[in-house]
Amino acid sequence: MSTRRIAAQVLSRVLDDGQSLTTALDSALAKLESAKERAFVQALCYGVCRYFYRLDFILSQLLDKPLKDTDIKALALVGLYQLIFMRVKPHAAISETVSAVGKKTWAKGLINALLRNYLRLQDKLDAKAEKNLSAATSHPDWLLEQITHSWPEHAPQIFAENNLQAPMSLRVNLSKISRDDYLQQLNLHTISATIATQCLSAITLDKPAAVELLPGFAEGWFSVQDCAAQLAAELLDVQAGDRVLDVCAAPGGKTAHILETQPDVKELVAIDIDATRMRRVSDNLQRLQCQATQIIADATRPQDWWDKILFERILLDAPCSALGVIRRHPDIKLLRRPDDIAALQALQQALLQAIWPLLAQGGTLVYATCSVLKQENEQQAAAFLATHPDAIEWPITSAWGVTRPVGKQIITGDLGMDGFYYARFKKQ
Ligand SMILES: C[S@@+](CC[C@H](N)C(=O)[O-])C[C@H]1O[C@@H](n2cnc3c(N)ncnc32)[C@H](O)[C@@H]1O
Repeated sequence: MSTRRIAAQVLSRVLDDGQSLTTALDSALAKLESAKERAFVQALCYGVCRYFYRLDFILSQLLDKPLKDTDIKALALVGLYQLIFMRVKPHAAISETVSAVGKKTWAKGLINALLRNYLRLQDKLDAKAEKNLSAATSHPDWLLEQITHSWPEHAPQIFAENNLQAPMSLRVNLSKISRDDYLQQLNLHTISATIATQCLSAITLDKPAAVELLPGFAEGWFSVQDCAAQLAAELLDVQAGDRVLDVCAAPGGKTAHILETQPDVKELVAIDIDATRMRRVSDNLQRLQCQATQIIADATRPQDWWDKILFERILLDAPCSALGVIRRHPDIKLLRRPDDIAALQALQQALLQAIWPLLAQGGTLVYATCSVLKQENEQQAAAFLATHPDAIEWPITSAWGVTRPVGKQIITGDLGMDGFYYARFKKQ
């Protein structure tokens, strides 16, 4: 089947069924044997999601009435994406996209006319898109409002960063190899990379690469993880002999990092509500040769799973809107709904309230999200402090991030990092 048709089918699943791009793409790519074809389908799907609001605006200018057939609409967007953002020759982009229509032959003339009209009116349409903020930044209106409300000065940076491809960063497993030695290994394999000085274990590759092509993946020398996410384990400051609780742990990136940094914990308990995601924790720990007690349960109900033994350290990597990682998952712009934010806020606060009693006196809790919205971040932390007199903030004094009344915010793209928020509390 034509690669363009496969891409359109994947995009239909995202647009119509609300499937995540990763899920929809994984099953489609598995059927393609050629690496070149897989890369092309992936580039089309990511590109259309990234620039959906711009492409959709232009499409609406080319049509008298909206296209009801999602497959054909997705194909039209795939066609426009090639003409605007890819180096495919226009005549090839148009003819291949028209052939990808398949059995819906009624749409051939339509796709052909749409794409040719775009080329004819390109300058005028592009200028019109630039004047419409949603089209110019490729974000839905509600998201523009939310982000601007949280970060009026930083909003243009966030919108621009959200449309870029994130760098590929590695977390070196310091229990197996030092960061300098791993950098040397990369150099020996002629892979250019630099040390990310804001974290102790991070290396950022100059160009993304398949993990199997990097030295020591099977041996557990490294994992792929953004630098911002690598700060969680450092902030938690786990000591030998601590009992540690990792709440909302799946797929286990931070669980493994804690164990790599402090292998002499008394016990690490990793809990998550999602059994499928929890299986990935097991896989990750196995590759990295680390061990944790795994519990599949609702963390807001400790009465169902807690053994009444307190923890010296708790990491709450809360479920959130993930608006700080849009550059990695551009489909978030299509799938997230305004109502999701309030529901997530309620869950975040419920988790904080439920977990706090499990922390020992003198213990530390780190609250983290990969969101840039204040209502999921500093406002949650402030509300928690206001209702918990036994909690005090342990300020984060790092050079990275923007210091907030409570906690620190990393704005998407700062030092090349994902958008993240951290607050750290001690129990007195
Ligand atoms: C941000 S992700 C965690 C990422 C993980 N800490 C890591 O570093 O790989 C949030 C997780 O919260 C889990 N979750 C959501 N609601 C939960 C609940 N009530 N109890 C436990 N886990 C929950 C989700 O299944 C999801 O895996």
